[in-house]
Amino acid sequence: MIDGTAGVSGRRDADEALLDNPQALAEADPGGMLRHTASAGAQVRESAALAAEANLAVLADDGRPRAVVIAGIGTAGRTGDVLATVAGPRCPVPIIGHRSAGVPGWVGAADVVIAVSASGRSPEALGAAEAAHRRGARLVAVGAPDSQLQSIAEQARAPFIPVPRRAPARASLWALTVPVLLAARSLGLVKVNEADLAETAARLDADADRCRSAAESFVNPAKSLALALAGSIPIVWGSSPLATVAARRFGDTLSANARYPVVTGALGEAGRGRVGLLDGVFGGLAEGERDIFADPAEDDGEGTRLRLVLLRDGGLNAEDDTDEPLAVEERRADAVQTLAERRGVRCDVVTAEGGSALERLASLIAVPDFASIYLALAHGLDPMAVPAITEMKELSNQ
Ligand SMILES: O=P(O)(O)OC[C@H]1O[C@](O)(CO)[C@@H](O)[C@@H]1O
Repeated sequence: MIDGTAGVSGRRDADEALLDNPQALAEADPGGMLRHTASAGAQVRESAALAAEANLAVLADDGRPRAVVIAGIGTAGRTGDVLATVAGPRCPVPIIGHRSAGVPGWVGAADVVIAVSASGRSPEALGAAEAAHRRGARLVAVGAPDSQLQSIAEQARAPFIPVPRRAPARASLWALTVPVLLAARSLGLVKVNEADLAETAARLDADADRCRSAAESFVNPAKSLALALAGSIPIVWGSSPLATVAARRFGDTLSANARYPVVTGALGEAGRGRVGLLDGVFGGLAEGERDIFADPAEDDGEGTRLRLVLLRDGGLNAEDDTDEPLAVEERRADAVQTLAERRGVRCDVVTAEGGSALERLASLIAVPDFASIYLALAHGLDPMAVPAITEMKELSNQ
């Protein structure tokens, strides 16, 4: 183990054997990030029940809004990306994520603001909720019970959906997302129904079971993905807008849990620029000079390589529900796999499964979520404690 600066210790090389030792895994994860992540399915059910108790129907009283703004930062902000992709390109109303305090200048009485904060106290969500109230916009708030966010919602007589606190916020993606989707459903903007929620929860449960700590690496997709990524610079591209939301989420968890640098984005966009990475010193050039007889244990870091993770939507979208013809997305995904293969850059593919957009998204998020935690644990890092975030808050006085 290396004692790093700022009180974080870990090991440079991933310990493969540790991943197949459930007791060692439990000891390396004192905060229970694996357990929290395994609660994703339960979070969907619990949040759906809590949202049903809030009076979301009032949102529809003033009819269809001009725009919906999802205000929040970090994981809370990702819920806006999920809503936008589940609503799809045919959504009649713009859905806009806002990640800084306050709301965009144009927001007024014709709009809806959904303020989201796991702790119920991020300046971004609080500032947005206050601004929305001041400007007469319809407000919904989602976050920790008995928080400042709840007080603002109460003052504004706005619906508030309490999300039981799980630290850290990134372990609450599903608990935060479901109320946002159900608020949008009340406004007639998404078609998520009870069966979609139940199937999504069941999918998350099944993936949590496949990724459980007792399942060994060769049958555990999250452990094998973690080991594949160990020591590399991951590039995560999504084949469709929905898969790109999952790609960005993987970027969040790889950075915060495993402390890995990562490039994420939409394959459509990457194909016109960033795909050039595959040719550079971490891509094709490095692979070209790889000594196949070298001892990987003696790798001094100079051999750092890119590793491509392709999240494929699986071509299950209804044709009229997509921005682009599915065939184009599929061809592009095949093309980047060929490109990577030609350059010797290794590529892992996760393919979406399930019927509804929400379930497909869940199927692209679940395994990578676990993989980011296993990767942290293999490096001896506590996936829960991120002193840099706390220090950043202190230094920037937030
Ligand atoms: O959801 P909250 O509590 O508003 O926090 C927003 C973000 O801020 C952080 O706590 C970091 O400061 C993230 O972990 C989180 O996603």
